[in-house]
Amino acid sequence: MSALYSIAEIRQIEHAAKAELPSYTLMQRAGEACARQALSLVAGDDDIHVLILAGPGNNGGDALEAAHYLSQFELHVAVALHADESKQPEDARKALQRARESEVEFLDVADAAHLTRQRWTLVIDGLFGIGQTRPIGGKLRACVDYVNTLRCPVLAIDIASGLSANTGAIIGGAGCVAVRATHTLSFIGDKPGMHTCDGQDFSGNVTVDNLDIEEKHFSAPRAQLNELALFASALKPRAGNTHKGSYGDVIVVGGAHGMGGAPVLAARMAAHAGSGRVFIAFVDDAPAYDSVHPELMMRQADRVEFGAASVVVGPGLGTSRHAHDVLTRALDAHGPVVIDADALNMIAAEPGLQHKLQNRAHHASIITPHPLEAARLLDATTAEIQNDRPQAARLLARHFKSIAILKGAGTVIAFPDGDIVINTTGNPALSTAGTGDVLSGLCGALLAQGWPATQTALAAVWMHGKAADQLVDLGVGPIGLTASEVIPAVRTLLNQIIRDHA
Ligand SMILES: NC(=O)C1=CN([C@@H]2O[C@H](COP(=O)(O)OP(=O)(O)OC[C@H]3O[C@@H](n4cnc5c(N)ncnc54)[C@H](OP(=O)(O)O)[C@@H]3O)[C@@H](O)[C@H]2O)[C@@H](O)CC1
Ligand SMILES: [K+]
Repeated sequence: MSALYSIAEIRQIEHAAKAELPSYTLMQRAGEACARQALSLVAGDDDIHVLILAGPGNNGGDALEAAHYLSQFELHVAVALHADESKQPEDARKALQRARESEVEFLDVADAAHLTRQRWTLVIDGLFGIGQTRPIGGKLRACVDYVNTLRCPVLAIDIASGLSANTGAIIGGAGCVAVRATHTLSFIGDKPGMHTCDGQDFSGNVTVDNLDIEEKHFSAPRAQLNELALFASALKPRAGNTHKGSYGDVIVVGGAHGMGGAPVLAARMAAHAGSGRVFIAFVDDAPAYDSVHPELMMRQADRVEFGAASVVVGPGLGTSRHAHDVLTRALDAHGPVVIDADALNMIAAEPGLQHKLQNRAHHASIITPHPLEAARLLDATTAEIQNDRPQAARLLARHFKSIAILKGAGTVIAFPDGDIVINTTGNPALSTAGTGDVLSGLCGALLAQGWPATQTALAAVWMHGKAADQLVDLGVGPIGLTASEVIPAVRTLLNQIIRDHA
């Protein structure tokens, strides 16, 4: 399991471990681990110049300790220090003393000419870690801007300075800065902020060193990274003696005038992910058939009985009276329901529909908002949602008694009990119309085949992203990937993982 720990949880683990260790032990381990990774990053280079940014707290202490270790090798180490020595924590002060006694050059962090005169082989960012409380400003901002222009590797200690370890948002929001690291060496445990929102862009390649802290100090995590092992129990090869009725029905509800493509994409995905029969219930006039996939069955929404089918409601639904009526019936249905797009917008606007969703608790419900839809559901702004995606997803799941899939970079899947899983697959090729419809269709198909809702949400998000990653590897994207192309790639992937892991 790839556990993710909040800042508060990391502090607790650190506190418990420090109580049983001689002082300064953890910082020495952190500094040494950082120095080792730094050496591996510059291996093979000659005339090596390492710039180490060291801030006022223990993150700066780790950096100074790393400077001391590195100074013992054949390389030039320069430290740009930003700290008031009289206010440094005890361990960091000790690390500063050790660095001062080593072959380390100290630079003035405010002196741009000093920083820029050298061609750096590597930058180590130890300005701020999990103790950063406010945006990076003043002379430090200029320093961060300079580092972000460099082409050399940038190794962040614990977390890229300026990035929130809890949320992955840049501290201070729009207009504020963070170090854009190529590598992050994180201590004690992995953190949600490195995997969602701006986290991936600013953390680069993440490795975790637990500083040899004993297992007993680690609490059960409330967050983890998505991986195949989390849904492998639902991967089952097909039995021979089966028929289309064995694999369930999906009914996609949507398709108002001018938006007929959205439910078609969801339905095509449902068929390609193994649902026995797939219907599209159009709120406006239904076409006779899909000429590319005539196996899909077209119906008028007002004449459809949902029964125990898996219902995907929302793609291209619109917000007409007609759409509202069919959504009301879908929320009353006894099968699993996946709710997306305009269905979410209507729920956001009407308490009566919210109650219906909350009262479905004994039937599976998955909601799949993007940040704007999430903002409407939580009566917030999109910026507020993006500023704390893990918390927003938790609120959605708890409030609507549903599994919430908050889409975007580092999709967050939240459960009503407060646990979250952050997805690791996917890329900006998916930032295009229709990919959300494909995701909802995929959820619907797995539910129709009897998958539990938890594994459905995890697998659908993971496969959707992974299929897009595989397509990008083949040159189909990131620019110009279409939602339709994701569909057969997901089918191939699903068959492959069932073959390899079931
Ligand atoms: N203790 C240990 O054994 C271990 C510690 N470890 C390491 O410690 C790190 C956490 O250390 P930390 O708690 O000292 O916080 P850190 O991130 O260094 O910053 C706090 C300082 O920054 C200041 N400050 C904040 N924002 C600012 C701003 N915008 N501009 C200017 N100043 C600002 C803030 O000032 P204040 O808010 O108090 O006024 C305070 O002085 C952790 O990430 C890991 O690297 C690990 O190695 C494990 C072992
Ligand atoms: K840092």
